[in-house]
Amino acid sequence: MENTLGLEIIEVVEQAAIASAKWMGKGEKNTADQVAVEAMRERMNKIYMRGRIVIGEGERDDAPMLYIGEEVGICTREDAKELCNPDELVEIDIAVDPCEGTNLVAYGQPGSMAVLAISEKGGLFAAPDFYMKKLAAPPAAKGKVDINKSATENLKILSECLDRSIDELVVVVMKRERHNDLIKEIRDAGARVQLISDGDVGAAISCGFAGTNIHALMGIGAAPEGVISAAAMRAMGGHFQGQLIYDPAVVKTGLIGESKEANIERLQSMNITDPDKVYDAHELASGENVLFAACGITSGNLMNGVRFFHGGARTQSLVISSQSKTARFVDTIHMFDQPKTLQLH
Ligand SMILES: O=C(COP(=O)(O)O)[C@@H](O)[C@H](O)[C@H](O)[C@H](O)COP(=O)(O)O
Ligand SMILES: [Mn+2]
Ligand SMILES: [Mn+2]
Repeated sequence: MENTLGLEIIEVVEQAAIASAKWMGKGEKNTADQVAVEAMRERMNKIYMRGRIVIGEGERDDAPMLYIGEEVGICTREDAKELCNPDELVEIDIAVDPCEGTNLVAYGQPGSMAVLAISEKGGLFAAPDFYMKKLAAPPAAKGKVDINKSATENLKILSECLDRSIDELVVVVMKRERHNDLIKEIRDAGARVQLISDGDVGAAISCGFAGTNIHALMGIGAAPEGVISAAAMRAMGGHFQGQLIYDPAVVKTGLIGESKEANIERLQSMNITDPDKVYDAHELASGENVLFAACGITSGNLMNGVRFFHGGARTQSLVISSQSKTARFVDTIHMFDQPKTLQLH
């Protein structure tokens, strides 16, 4: 699956990040999102592949582009057999979040990225637009921490696995009312909490790399972002577990309807018969090969954001491949017209 696709998807996330970064700090989150979607779609449709969006723009907002079920790539055309070789005709599933952290872009804050994950058909869990309780941790703690255990127990396990005392651990939690008890528990156990307003994909992946000073992600974020995070953690061998949250009373945002019962029915209609199942990274990203790519929009723990100079821009991306077992950081200078200089710093 990888071949040239691994290189082409770098350009997909780069183009989305550049488009969105032009709206950095302008206070217009919808525009920052929309331009990223358009740029991602345009670049994807130039790739010789037969892709289908399984996680994209929300099911409920009638998105015109990169909607769930949309086919992308040259090899989805009717005359594909004449244009594409047999490898390129193999169906692949794609999960996208062209602007992960739209608020972060709009307000010029760190940690936003253009992101996607690819696997064979059926290789990514088609998560509903619900919430997900998440636990991410470094590879050393994989299969040892457990989302069914309390935060206190998991911190003890993490401290053993990472050979650090609990007060040397940092846990990222989204700053939401629903997490007040969790935050208190983590602090009472002796660990430190990094609160984020948005962007839990970046936080989850940061757990996979030593040196980010992030040792776990705990709490509830969006389910589609959970699948994308799981794909990255699956490809790099980190720990990720997710459990769907379908009870509106738990999240209190009013974004997932008013009734738990109606949501259970909706899950059943999607063949999710056990709504409380805990999924690990291999179940959320179950394909034989999983490719993950991200490009920083604003700078974060893992990547620099887009830096414009007169006539061009410099981007930093991350591609993680389960097939080649690589996590590749890619630094690119983009020449828009004929820049007088190709600026390094
Ligand atoms: O921060 C996020 C927003 O993503 P996006 O809309 O693509 O900019 C995600 O990382 C979160 O996972 C998630 O969407 C969030 O927790 C759900 O939002 P909220 O209802 O405010 O808790
Ligand atoms: Mn997102
Ligand atoms: Mn988004």
